[in-house]
Amino acid sequence: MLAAASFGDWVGLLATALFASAQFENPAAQGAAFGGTIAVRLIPALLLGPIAGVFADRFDRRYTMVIVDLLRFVIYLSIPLVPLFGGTPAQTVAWATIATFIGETITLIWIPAKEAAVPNLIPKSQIEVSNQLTLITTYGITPILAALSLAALTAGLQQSGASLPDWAQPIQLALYINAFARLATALVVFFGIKEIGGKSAAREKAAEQSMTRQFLDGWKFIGNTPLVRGLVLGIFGAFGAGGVVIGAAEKFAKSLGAGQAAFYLLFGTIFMGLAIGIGLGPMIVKELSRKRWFGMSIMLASGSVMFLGISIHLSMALFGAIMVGAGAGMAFLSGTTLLYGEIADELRGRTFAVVQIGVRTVLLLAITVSGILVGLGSSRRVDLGLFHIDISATRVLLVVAGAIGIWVGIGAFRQMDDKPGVPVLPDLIGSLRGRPLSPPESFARSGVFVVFEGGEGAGKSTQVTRLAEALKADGRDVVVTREPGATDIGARIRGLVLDRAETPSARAEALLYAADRAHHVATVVRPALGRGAVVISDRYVDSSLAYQGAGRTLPVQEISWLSAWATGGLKPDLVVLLDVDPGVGLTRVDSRGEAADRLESESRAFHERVRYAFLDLAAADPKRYLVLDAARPVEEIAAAVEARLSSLLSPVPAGTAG
Ligand SMILES: Nc1ncnc2c1ncn2[C@@H]1O[C@H](COP(=O)(O)OP(=O)(O)OP(=O)(O)O)[C@@H](O)[C@H]1O
Ligand SMILES: Cc1cn([C@H]2C[C@H](O)[C@@H](COP(=O)(O)O)O2)c(=O)[nH]c1=O
Repeated sequence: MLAAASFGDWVGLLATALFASAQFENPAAQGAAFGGTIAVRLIPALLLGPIAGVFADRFDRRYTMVIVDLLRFVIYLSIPLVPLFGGTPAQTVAWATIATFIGETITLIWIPAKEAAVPNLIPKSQIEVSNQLTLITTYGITPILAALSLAALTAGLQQSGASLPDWAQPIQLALYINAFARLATALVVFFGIKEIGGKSAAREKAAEQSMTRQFLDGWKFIGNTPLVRGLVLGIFGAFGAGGVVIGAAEKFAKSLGAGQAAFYLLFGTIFMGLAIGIGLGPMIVKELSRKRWFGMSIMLASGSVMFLGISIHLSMALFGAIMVGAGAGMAFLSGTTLLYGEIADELRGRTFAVVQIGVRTVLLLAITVSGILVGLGSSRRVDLGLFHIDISATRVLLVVAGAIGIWVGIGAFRQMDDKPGVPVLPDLIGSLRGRPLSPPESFARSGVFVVFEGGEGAGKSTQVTRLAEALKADGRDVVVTREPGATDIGARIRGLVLDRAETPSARAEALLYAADRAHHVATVVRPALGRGAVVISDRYVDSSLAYQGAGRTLPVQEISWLSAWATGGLKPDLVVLLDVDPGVGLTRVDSRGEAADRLESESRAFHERVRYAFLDLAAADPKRYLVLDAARPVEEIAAAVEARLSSLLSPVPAGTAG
C-alpha cells in the first residue's frame, strides 16, 4: 500500500513539474514552471505543518487517511482535465500549482496520521526492518521506478510514432496514475487496515483538551524530552547537510574540473549511498546501540560533507558522496526507528508533524541558501607542489556545513547516549563484531577499589599486606582479596588453572579466569564497595588482558569485552602497577622454594609480552594508574602507594583510628 502511495507521489511530483513546464515554449518559462511547482510543495509544510500533527493525534487515523486520500484523488485528477476543458496554458499551470498546493497541504495531515499509526501494527522488534523496507521503497525504488516509467512511456511513444489523443499523452497518463494511486490507498486503508482505526484511552483523554492545548503540549513534549530533542535536531542536521550538498553540487562538480555529467554522477552516488546506509546499515553495525548509531551516523554524514569540500579529484568526491548518502541513510533509518519505538501513541502524530515540517524547511533553506552562497566570491588557486586546489565559496561552504553537522551529531549523541561511561570506539568495534560493550551496572558505590598488578614476583602480595595494615591502623574498613581464588568457587577455579597436570585451551583458560572474576566481583567486591570499604585486590582485569591477551595472544578486545561483561563494567579507582623485569621476578618466586605453577612455568618471551602489555595499559590511562619500579625497596614503594591513595580516600572520622 505504501509502495503504491509512494509511487503515485513520485510520479505525481515529476509529472506535475513536467506537465507545467511543457505548457511553455520559452526555456526560461519552462524552468520557472518546473521549479515553481516543486517549490510550491514545500510551502504548505510551513503553514499547516504545526497543526497537522494535532489532527493525527486527535481524530481517528483511519478516517483521516481515507478522507485525505479521497480529496487528493479528486484534486490530482482535476489537473490534467483543465486543458481538456479548454483551459489556456497559463490557466492550466495556475491550476496545477494551486492543486499541488492544496494536495500537499492535506498530505501534511496524512503523513503524521500514517506515521503514528504504523507502529501500532508492527511488533517493536520488527520496526527497524519495516522502516528499512518503507524507506528503501519510498526513496530508492519508487522514485527510480517513477522516472523510468515516465521515460519509457515517452520514449516508447516516440519510437512507435503512434499519435495519442491529448488526454492520453504520457504525462497525462502519469497524472491519472497519481490520482488513482490515491483512490487505491483510500480503499485499502478503509477496507483492509481496520486495525488502525479507533483511539487508545490515552488519546481519548488527550482529545478532551482543546486543540490549542494539545498543540502546545506537543511542542512542550518535544522541547523537554532529551531523546526526542536529540532525534529531531539530529534529523534536521542530517537533512541540512544533505541540502547543502544538493545546493552546492553543480558548482562543486565544476570546481573539480568535471562537467554536468559529474554533477549527475555525484547526485546518483549520494542516493546509492543512501540505499546502502538504509539497506545494509543494520547488518554492518549489528548490535550497536541505536541511540549511539544515530549520533554517529550524523557525524559520518557531516564528516563526509567536509571530506567532499577538500576533495581534489572526482574519485575522492564520489567516495565522499557515497559516505554522505550512507551516513544520512543510517541517520534517517535509526532516527525514524527510534521515533517509532520510543514515543507514546498519543504524542506520535505531533512529533512526526514537527519532524516533517522541520525537514522540509531545513532542506528548502539549505538548498536555497547554499545555492546563493556558492555563487559568491571568486575561487582562488592554491599550488601545493604536486597538485593544486581551487579554494572556492563552494568548498568553504561544504567544510563549514560539515563542521556544523559534526557539532550537531555530537550534541545528538550526548543528549541521547544510553551507555554513558562506555568508551565509544571499543563499543563500536565490539558491536561491529557482534559484541557490544555493556554500560556499567549501576550500584551505590561509596568505597574505594584499589588493584595491584604486575608480573610474577613483582611484590604485589607484599604491598597489598602493607597497605591493608596501614589503612586498618587508620581505622578504615578494609577488604583484602585476590584473583583468582578469593571465594570457594574461585579457589576451585584457581586449582584448575594453575595445576600443571592440566592444560586448558587458551580460550577455556580465559573463561575460567572470567568466571572466577564474575563471582568474585558479585559476592566480594561489590558488596564491600557498597558498604564503603576500601577493597584491595591482588590482580584484576588487567591480568587477563596481559596474560591471556598478550601472553596467550588471544584478541585483547575480546578479553576486554569478556571481563567487562563478567564485572558488569566495574573499574578500579586506582591500579598500582609494580613493573618488574621477568628475570628478577621469577628469581624472587624461585627463592620461595615452592614448585612453579603452570603460568609461572611459561617461557621468558611469554612473561616479556605480559610485562609490556601491563605498561601499555598504564600508558593508555595514566590518571588511573600508578606505575612503580618493583626493584625499589619495599618501604619506598609502600610510601608512594599511600601518598597516591590519600587523594582518593575521604578523611577518617575522628576517634576511629586503631
Ligand atoms: N621490593 C622488593 N624488593 C625485593 N624483594 C621483594 C620486594 N617485594 C617483594 N619482594 C620479595 O619477592 C618475593 C615475591 O613477593 P610477593 O609474593 O609479594 O610477589 P607477588 O607479586 O605477589 O608474587 P606472585 O606473582 O607470585 O603472586 C617475596 O619473597 C618477597 O619478599
Ligand atoms: C587474575 C589472573 C591471573 N592470571 C595468572 C597470573 C598468575 O600467574 C596466576 C595467579 O597467581 P598469583 O598468585 O597472582 O601469582 O594467574 C592470569 O593469567 N589471568 C588472570 O586474569
